[in-house]
Amino acid sequence: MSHIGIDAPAVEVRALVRDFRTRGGPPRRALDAFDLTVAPGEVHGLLGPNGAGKTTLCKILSTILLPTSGSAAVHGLDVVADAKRVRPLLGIVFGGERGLYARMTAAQNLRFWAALYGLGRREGRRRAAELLDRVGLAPRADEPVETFSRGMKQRLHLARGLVGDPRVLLLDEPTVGMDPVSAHEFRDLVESLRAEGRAVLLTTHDMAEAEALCDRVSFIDGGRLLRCEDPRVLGELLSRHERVRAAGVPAALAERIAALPGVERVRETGPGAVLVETDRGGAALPVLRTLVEAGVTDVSTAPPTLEEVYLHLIGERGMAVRP
Ligand SMILES: Nc1ncnc2c1ncn2[C@@H]1O[C@H](COP(=O)(O)OP(=O)(O)OP(=O)(O)O)[C@@H](O)[C@H]1O
Repeated sequence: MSHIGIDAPAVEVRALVRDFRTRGGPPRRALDAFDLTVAPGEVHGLLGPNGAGKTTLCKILSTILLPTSGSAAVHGLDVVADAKRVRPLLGIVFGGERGLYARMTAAQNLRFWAALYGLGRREGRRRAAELLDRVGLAPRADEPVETFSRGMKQRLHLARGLVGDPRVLLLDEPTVGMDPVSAHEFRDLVESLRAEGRAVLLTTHDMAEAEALCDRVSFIDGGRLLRCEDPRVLGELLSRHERVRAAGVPAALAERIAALPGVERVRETGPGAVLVETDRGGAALPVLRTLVEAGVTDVSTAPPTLEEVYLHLIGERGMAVRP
């Protein structure tokens, strides 16, 4: 039995740097002096635009990529020096088709993985059945994976990640492509993992998902930690920067909208079509009212994108946006 640090954080990353060589140019820094601590039983969101460094971090934690400098540990075990003892503590769930055998049934896939984890035949069968039940796939256990929907494959990925009974789960975009019902069920599953004291590190572009699931969220950009926050901050950001789209808006009305309190700017996106950006919670409501009272019916609201929220976060910190 390995002496894992039960009292140690589930994940502890200190001053982590990872450079990649680029042809001819200077090395590309994918992670830059990155710090992160995740407690057992914590669901931690890694939020960031494309290329922020999320996958690089997950790869270093899963011992498949070496850091350039700095350290990363799982339950007190260093991912480089103790890689062999770190691996059984981890469950890694990357979405998509990778890692599943399409022609094999769900149960066969899991039994195969159970065998790789050294479980005997009978124990492997028991574990596969238990996990299929847990992720709601028991009724489809004996059907080939190629007949599964994307959401079902994602759930099977999670079951696979749980075969080794890991203490820490790394989930990369786990609900991409899932319908809302499956995504909701998936969130319940993550809740139950937390209740069992497992730590979950979840990468996502989806701010609403991060808000619903996570105990804390780290905003990453250009390999650096911008902020580590309570997820309620996400809800505030989403409502503070809500947007209103409208069509058939005369220029004079657009000017009136621009003068309303909390309206950051009004952009013309086509003839008579506008996108109104707000920077104060509740500011979308008077915009909607003004539009509707003026007889505009083609109106909708939308949350800001992750990229827009990032621009605001970076602006607040006075940081430069990296290329
Ligand atoms: N093998 C590699 N060689 C060179 N550069 C790399 C390599 N892997 C990653 N990078 C670079 O490191 C940076 C971080 O990439 P990473 O894949 O970690 O981002 P990410 O946050 O996971 O993005 P996404 O949301 O698109 O998956 C990017 O600039 C990327 O181009």
